[in-house]
Amino acid sequence: MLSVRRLLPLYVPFKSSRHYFSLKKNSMNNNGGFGPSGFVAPDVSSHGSTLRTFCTSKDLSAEKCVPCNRKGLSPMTEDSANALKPKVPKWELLSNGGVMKLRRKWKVKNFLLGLELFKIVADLAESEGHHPDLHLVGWNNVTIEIWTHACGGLTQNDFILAAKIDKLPVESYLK
Ligand SMILES: C[C@H](O)[C@H](O)[C@H]1CNC2=NC(N)=NC(=O)C2=N1
Repeated sequence: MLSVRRLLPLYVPFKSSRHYFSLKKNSMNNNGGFGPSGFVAPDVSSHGSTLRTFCTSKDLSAEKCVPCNRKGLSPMTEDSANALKPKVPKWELLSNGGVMKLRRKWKVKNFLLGLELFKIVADLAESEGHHPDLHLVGWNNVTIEIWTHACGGLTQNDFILAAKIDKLPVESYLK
């Protein structure tokens, strides 16, 4: 008589079964999300059965931006953007001509330190392959806006870049 144990599949650790749904590492889905550390989960929101991904890691700055040259990439919904917004509390969500963006402002001590701030943000952006819009107005007012140009709206890349910018050592540049 075959024992029950022989019939049972080998124990599959919860983690690996959970990652059974995971997207190929670092791939972005078409709705501006991706699952480098999350997984594809049924969307229980009002959007019906479309699948969406979400970033399960607490600290977005530990994530990595992914190339956003995927065909058919569309911006995330306002609901998704509002759900991610608490992860980047120093940034504001705005819609400019229907294009959702993240925006944060700093007042720097002088013009050259404004350019210094731009330089370290630029180095970060280059390393992530995802770039912000940089503004330096009235010599000491820095504004950074982040959005995904490839789809005309927000993707998780934008939230990751914002979280990483918040970790940069710029205190000494500020008024
Ligand atoms: C392939 C690579 O993802 C693209 O060239 C990147 C470069 N940096 C970018 N930055 C931003 N903000 N949006 C983009 O669509 C974008 N595209």
